[in-house]
Amino acid sequence: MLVVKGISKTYPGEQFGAVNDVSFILEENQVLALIGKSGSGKSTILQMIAGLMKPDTGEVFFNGERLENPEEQLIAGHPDIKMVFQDFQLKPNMTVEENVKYVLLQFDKQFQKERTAELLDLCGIAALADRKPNELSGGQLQRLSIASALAEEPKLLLMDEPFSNLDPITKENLLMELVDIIKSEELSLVFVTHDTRDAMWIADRMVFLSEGELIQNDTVANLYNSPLNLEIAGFFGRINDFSKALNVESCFVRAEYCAYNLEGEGVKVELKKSVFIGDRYFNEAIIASSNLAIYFYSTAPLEVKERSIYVTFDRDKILEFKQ
Ligand SMILES: Nc1ncnc2c1ncn2[C@@H]1O[C@H](COP(=O)(O)OP(=O)(O)OP(=O)(O)O)[C@@H](O)[C@H]1O
Repeated sequence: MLVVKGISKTYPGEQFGAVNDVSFILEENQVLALIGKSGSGKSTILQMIAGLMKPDTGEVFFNGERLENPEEQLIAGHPDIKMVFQDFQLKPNMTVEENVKYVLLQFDKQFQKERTAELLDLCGIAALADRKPNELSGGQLQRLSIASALAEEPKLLLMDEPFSNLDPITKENLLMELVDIIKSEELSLVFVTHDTRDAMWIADRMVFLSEGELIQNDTVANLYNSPLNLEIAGFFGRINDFSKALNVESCFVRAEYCAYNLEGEGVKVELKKSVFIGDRYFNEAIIASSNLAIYFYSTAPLEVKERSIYVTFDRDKILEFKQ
């Protein structure tokens, strides 16, 4: 459905490309997360898919049609692709209802009314229909932006960091609602994030970028279980490096697969911190023999003065990097 083929972009005056020869495919009704650290090229890719920016090389196809460049058409992008903007791009003097209706002006009045009511309901803002955007919270504004973007029944929705300014509860609710919206509207979604936890909620696939290059494109589970390199592994949580302590070439294990004991089994560590994080304690220590930091969880708090703490790990969970 969406085919991104070898797109590259170097901003004027820049020495290095922001995006370098990136290709991927998105199937119908799939959700894809573009992930990577700040400056890795995520937003630039999204802009090129939205038709807002012309790739220097490469092309984007949607349902077999090549996306035209901004200079080749009056209205940017493909009519079936809609971007949910970070700054919302709403009409400040219009109510919530009018903002959605405004997108539907070319349709007859009855359709405008029905579709608007359906979307406000779907996005959980029907009770706010008469409010102006400045009377809404961040999460409600985000919902209104989604409703506006959905008005014209797009097939592909694009979102740039849609959850970054929301508190954890609002974010979780919106993520769950988004799953329902995607299903009921039979949508595909490409969204940008630097938070793998957001992506894990809704993404079928993740495309991991580093310095403008696509490093790994796989399912969420495969990126977590078989990351190609340490940078990708580290996006999902703390990674412990046992290589030096065990005198082996490579032995990296996620903190969640490490356990402690006081009986002298495993690698000896010196505890630095034991922090309550709700369901368990997060512990930071130093491996005595390698002087490297190590992280692990416990169900009870550990005492920093406890001298003999040892850490073991599940051997099946050693990460094998291919890069
Ligand atoms: N208008 C611009 N002019 C010059 N360089 C730019 C411009 N926009 C982005 N860049 C550069 O291009 C690279 C990729 O930027 P981009 O915004 O696509 O990254 P990103 O992964 O979305 O980052 P973030 O997570 O911080 O939003 C960065 O090095 C950035 O500094």
